[in-house]
Amino acid sequence: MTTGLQVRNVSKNFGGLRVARDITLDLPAGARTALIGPNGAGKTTFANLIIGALEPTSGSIYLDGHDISKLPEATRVGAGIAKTFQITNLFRSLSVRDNVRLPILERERRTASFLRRYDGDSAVEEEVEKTLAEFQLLPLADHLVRNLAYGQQRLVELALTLSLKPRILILDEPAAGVPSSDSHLIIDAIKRLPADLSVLIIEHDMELVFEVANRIIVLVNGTILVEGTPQEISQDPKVRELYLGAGHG
Ligand SMILES: Nc1ncnc2c1ncn2[C@@H]1O[C@H](COP(=O)(O)OP(=O)(O)OP(=O)(O)O)[C@@H](O)[C@H]1O
Repeated sequence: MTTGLQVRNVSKNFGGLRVARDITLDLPAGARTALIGPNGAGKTTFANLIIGALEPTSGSIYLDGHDISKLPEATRVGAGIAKTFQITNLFRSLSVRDNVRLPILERERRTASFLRRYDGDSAVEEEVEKTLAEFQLLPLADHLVRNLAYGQQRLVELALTLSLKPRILILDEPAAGVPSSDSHLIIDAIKRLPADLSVLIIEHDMELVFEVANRIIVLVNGTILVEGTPQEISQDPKVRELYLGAGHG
């Protein structure tokens, strides 16, 4: 059986606008692939096609050989495809620990009883502490999310997403809005992600992309211009001209 995510000849039109054109790519287990490209290239649209927020006009998406192209977003999350939460989904008036606990409980389908009364469950609490430790959030565990620096909030967001135990993770601009002095927090967290997780990183920050990705896909006008290793991409004249500009690589 083919494992991981396979995208085959996927196109998406918005009326007459062709935003994804015949995209084919593989995200095998353990992939660290970055999707880069100029503004309006269709990166977010492509992420939305994978998670099921949009349905392709044509083409198919397979998870472990099963066609998931028509499955709704919630079903795909259950199947193991996750995208980083928007920061607005964090509970800003709750502590970091309480935020991390919620998706774990939700995964265990206990959210309703949690909202009524939660007396603690040692397996859940153990996982909460483990997750906090993995993301180096233990020193901040009792802080309210609203009091954290932006980069730290993004770390909490990543920890929450990982609590869903996805197999395919879409990181949509993980460093957006994070001051460069804090971008190492995000880079380190991505480097510590489980080795067998398939990760697709959509990102403008080239320093981050070149540090964490071992494969880069350049999207232009909804189509794959070129795909290769970071070294190949940094040396590709079309990419240098179109996207990276002089002085990179
Ligand atoms: N729901 C929609 N209806 C119509 N057009 C859309 C819709 N969503 C996106 N577009 C258009 O599709 C094109 C690609 O947008 P998309 O947001 O996917 O690009 P992007 O590469 O993510 O850009 P950025 O880097 O600026 O986030 C743009 O021209 C955008 O205006």
